[in-house]
Amino acid sequence: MTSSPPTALITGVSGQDGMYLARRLMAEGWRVVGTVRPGLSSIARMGPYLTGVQVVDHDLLDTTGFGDLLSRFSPRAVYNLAAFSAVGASWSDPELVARTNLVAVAEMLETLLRHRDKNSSDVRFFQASSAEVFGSRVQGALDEETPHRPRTPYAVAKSAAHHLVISYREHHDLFACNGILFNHESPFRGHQFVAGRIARAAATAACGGRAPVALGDLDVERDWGAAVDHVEAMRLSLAHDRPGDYVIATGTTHTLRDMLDAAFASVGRDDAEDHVEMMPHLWSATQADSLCGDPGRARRELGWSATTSFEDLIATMVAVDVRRITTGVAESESYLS
Ligand SMILES: C[C@H]1O[C@H](OP(=O)(O)OP(=O)(O)OC[C@H]2O[C@@H](n3cnc4c(=O)[nH]c(N)nc43)[C@H](O)[C@@H]2O)[C@@H](O)[C@@H](O)C1=O
Repeated sequence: MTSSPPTALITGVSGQDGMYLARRLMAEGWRVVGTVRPGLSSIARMGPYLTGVQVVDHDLLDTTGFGDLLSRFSPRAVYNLAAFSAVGASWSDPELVARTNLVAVAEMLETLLRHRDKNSSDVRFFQASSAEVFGSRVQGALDEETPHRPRTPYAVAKSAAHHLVISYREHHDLFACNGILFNHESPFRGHQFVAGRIARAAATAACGGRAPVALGDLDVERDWGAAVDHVEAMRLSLAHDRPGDYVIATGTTHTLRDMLDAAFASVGRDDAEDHVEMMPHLWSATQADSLCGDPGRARRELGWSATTSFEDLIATMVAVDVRRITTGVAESESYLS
């Protein structure tokens, strides 16, 4: 008799991380159920990459819906990747950000607890925390013990959710982990994020066009990794024998200027800055100048480290955008390789 595969529930499966994680888990023999906010356009875009995933409509703000998903699918692992993810835009609706990125997490944790008590079944929980919790004016490599100093509605909500996860782990013995995710990108990153916009500008230039990218500050430094690497750390967090919090980062930083240069160099050009329109108002002083992670604990305890170089990551993003432009095909499974 063959036993049925364990089920993983991924909230926000139509994002880049949800998609890569779903594919990774399925390759490991998991059945994957992924939630998508009703009406969200990214599901149409990401559909070609989600073959095999059971996609269900679910709004994080629907408080009873999460319990229904637990009863219906009996997942062994829940990865909470759904969020209001744009840091700067979080100023536009702080209440929605707090409800999505904090209150929904509180409700999930409480529901998991009730589910455990009722069914005597433990469900492991991964929370996508963020490097933004460290706030501005931080120095050196940041690790799991670095104090939080959040300074945007996004970061405040993520920081509070992060501490709630620790509270439920310590107080209720829930197997709950935070992945403190530093910036991570892929060819499937939305164009509201800087790397996606830079890749598009370089690809357009390579194809003979011109689409200047508007940027607020070229000196800002981030620890940019690849989404495909970072989701592996998420998987390993819940596969470990005890729950914990992990910085998921490469340990090195680059500036936006480095990213521009790498993107244009990957298509043989050295005129990156001619394709930039400086718009200082796009830069907010409440965001950090520099964020660098120390992934030492993930390396020691999970055996994880990032494997994709910054240059390869950016070159791949540009190459996929060149293929999108030259073929006219927006999404194709072939873009995964
Ligand atoms: C870890 C974190 O990572 C992501 O948030 P993000 O870092 O804001 O995303 P991004 O790639 O758009 O910005 C990178 C950096 O570039 C700065 N920057 C300069 N000039 C402009 C500019 O003109 N526009 C934008 N958008 N950013 C700019 C910006 O302020 C930031 O310092 C999300 O996944 C988020 O969910 C998350 O948790």
